[in-house]
Amino acid sequence: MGRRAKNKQGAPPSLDEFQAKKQKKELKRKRLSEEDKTFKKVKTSSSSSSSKRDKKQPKKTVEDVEEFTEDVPEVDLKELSEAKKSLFDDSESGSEGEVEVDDEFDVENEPMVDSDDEAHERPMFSDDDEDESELNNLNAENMEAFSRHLDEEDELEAEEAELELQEAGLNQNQPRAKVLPTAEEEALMTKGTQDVTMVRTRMIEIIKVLENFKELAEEGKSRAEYTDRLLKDICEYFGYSEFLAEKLFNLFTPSEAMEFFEANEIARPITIRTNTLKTRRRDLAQTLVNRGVNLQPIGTWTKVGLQIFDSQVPVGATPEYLAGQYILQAASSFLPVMALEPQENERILDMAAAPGGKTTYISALMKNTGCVFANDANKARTKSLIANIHRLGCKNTIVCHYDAREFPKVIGGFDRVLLDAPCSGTGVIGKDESVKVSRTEKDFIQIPHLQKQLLLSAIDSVDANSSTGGVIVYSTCSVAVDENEAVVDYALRKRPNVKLVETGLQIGKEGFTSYRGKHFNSTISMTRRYYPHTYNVDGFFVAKFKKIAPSAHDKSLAGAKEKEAFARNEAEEEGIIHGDFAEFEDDEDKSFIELSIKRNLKRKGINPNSFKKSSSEPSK
Ligand SMILES: C[S@@+](CC[C@H](N)C(=O)[O-])C[C@H]1O[C@@H](n2cnc3c(N)ncnc32)[C@H](O)[C@@H]1O
Repeated sequence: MGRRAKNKQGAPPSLDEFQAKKQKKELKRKRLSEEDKTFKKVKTSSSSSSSKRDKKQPKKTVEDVEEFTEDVPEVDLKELSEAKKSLFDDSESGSEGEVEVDDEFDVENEPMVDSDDEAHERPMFSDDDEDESELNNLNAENMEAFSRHLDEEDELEAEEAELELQEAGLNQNQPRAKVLPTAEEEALMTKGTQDVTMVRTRMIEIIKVLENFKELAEEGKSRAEYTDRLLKDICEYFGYSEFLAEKLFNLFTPSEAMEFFEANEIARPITIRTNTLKTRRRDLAQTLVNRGVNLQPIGTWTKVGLQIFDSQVPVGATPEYLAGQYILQAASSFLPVMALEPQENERILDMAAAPGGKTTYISALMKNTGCVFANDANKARTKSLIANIHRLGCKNTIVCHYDAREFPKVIGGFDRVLLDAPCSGTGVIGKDESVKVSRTEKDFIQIPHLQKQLLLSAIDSVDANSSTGGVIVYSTCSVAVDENEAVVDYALRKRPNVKLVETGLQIGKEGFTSYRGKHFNSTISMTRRYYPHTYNVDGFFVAKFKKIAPSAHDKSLAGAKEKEAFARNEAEEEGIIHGDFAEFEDDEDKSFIELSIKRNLKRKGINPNSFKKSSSEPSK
């Protein structure tokens, strides 16, 4: 079924509570509709057209916007503009009018970001629902009324929550509710489509039971029965494959899992990063506000990020965008670069760089000094990388397209390396719903297999004696443990010459040191996890390493194919992968694989010739 929930969910109601809540909601709607009239009056007075008409209107010029505002005498535009400006008066920026670009580079005080891959190609706003069309109508004049309206809604929600709490207290002595469907009901459910509201209510009921099993579970029913039903409902309601639903569910407590799944139904806010090579955030914000863009700083953790609520112009095509004053970039994508802490005049490698959101940020933090090697294995993707580098005026970058496992054979001795690894994308389901059904068990073997090889290459490409750096940052936009903690743990085992260090990021949850019976290196608590439901950013993972000594591998001339063959062999030995594993230019691989299998057998004292055909030969 797969549903895009409009709102985050509140306290879980019982079936009775649900009915009562419905009635209350009706009441609330009535009350709010009265207030809506007032709000809508403001909307219509500022714009006599409907939201749909607004969309069809030609782009407004600054003059148009000014003319438009004359209809709303209550709002003092100058005052409003001052107020907006003050939002960007970073206290650290010194006195008014001073050019203090340095402050923009204070990475200590900035938090996150993610891949801006194609973000600008997505429609900014949809008129699918009423809320969004209200947002589309939002402008400088009616914002105050809208915000008052939201406050009132919040108040009502709070009252309602209080009422629910009281009711829950009263209901404490009620008999345990039969939440799980009977066998007959199950049979009926498999035949026809289910009522989504019922499914949702049941999920909430089951979560309640799972979180207070002793008190609330029906006699004779096991925890597994409840969990199984809940997972089926999650698949039904949100549209996940059973495999992925369970994988993601296992990361959280049941109620947090629900929050996670709900948050994936909502797109994250549109965010931009100021390119400090060309402008200051305050100036950019003012220019965009003048163009009719409603925005505000993302949070205290970044001095370069802006969140866009609504715009009368396409933010991916303003003169400032074309001039490279900003880039559309997800907030979580700032994080790995902030953790990397690039310094001026360093040599830095961005191993998987396209389309360049992080490369261009690195370049900006280095103030166009030193050198950034921006690599991506996919030649086609280097086009967008080059385009962004040019648009943003980065002059210290070199673009190349190697399989990053070729490093350090290609070139090594970097001060810092960023590996923003290719991943399953389980952190960006809000952006790409297809992940819900497309990811299979095999992906969570193959992708980490590649990530591990890439991370070893990243480590081997860093100069342990760098006077300023010796740093490696590993990041993914996945929340899966296999692609994050397990990869980091593997690298710590294979390269004892690196250690994990604090990321320096102000936000983020600690990485797992153990997960479902697996124990990882205890320092993995220094890695950071990000979820859409906790920080309203894409799901992300960041780990920061410091190389403390060189190793024999640093001078290794092994390229991608040798590494793949070795890793494949190693993984087969450990039983992690089998003969039907990924196809990696099989013909060319064959000789390497056979050679390494033979070597391996010899090492074990087995005569390789006694094996006619290896079971590990890759499938065609
Ligand atoms: C998460 S994206 C990188 C996003 C980029 N860092 C940014 O901020 O714009 C991962 C990239 O890894 C590249 N990639 C996949 N396998 C690779 C490999 N073996 N070596 C280098 N790059 C690879 C993909 O082409 C993709 O562009």
